[in-house]
Amino acid sequence: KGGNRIGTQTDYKIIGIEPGAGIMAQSNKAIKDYQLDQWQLQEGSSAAMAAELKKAYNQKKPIIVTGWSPHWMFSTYDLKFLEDPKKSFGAVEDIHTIVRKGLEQDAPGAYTILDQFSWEPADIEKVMVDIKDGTDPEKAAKKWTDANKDKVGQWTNGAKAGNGETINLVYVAWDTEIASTNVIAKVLEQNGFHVKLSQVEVGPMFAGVANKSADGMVSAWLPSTHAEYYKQYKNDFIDLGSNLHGTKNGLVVPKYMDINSIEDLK
Ligand SMILES: C[SH](C)CC(=O)O
Repeated sequence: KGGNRIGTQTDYKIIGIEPGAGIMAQSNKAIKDYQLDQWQLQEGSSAAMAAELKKAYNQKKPIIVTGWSPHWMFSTYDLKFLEDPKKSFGAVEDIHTIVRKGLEQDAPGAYTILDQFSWEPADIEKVMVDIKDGTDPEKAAKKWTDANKDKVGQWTNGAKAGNGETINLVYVAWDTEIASTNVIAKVLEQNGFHVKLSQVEVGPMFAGVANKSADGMVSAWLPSTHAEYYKQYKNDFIDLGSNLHGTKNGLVVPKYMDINSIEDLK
């Protein structure tokens, strides 16, 4: 048996992202669940994965990436998720907002805005596409908040204006999180707070809010993607709940590839 046809075309490589990302653990689980013994998950970064996807797609070459929605890749390329009958990637999830203990006392207005932050996949995708097309994340955030004053008004409703207090937000350089963190930072700034953004890896993101070196983050993918980190720190921070419903993780391929399920990789 000459192995798997797609495997030989892709050198049995799945193009992943940062090693600590939950989607990488889910991908390794899929490799085990579907007994993809010849396959290997390539570690890298979200940016490197996007570059490899662009290159392969432009040459109509086979490629399999760890993909998630919402993401600009689905409006830029004709892609599909491989079916995941064994549910290695979990189900449709939420992104939660998490803040440090004590924030409500120290900066009640910022706490209220973070607590009321909530938007749709279509909203975040607009910001992500602008950033992908070269707009500075802060400018893309301002463009979106200017165009969505009603939704932003729901977030700031009843919030006590800041008086220049600094709010430290942490995030990981995933396209979704660059977009969401810059948008909520813009709204906090428009309401009297000074916001400092720190790009970190996923473990330090959770640890930073738990040890109070950061005030908050809007990037917790739950219940399964970040389950390990959440379990480790959940007693040390405040989970304000979902700010976006409808995320999905999986293995993503261009539609020109004639496979439809992870099972087809065996
Ligand atoms: C790649 S998703 C943005 C988050 C994660 O997988 O940890």
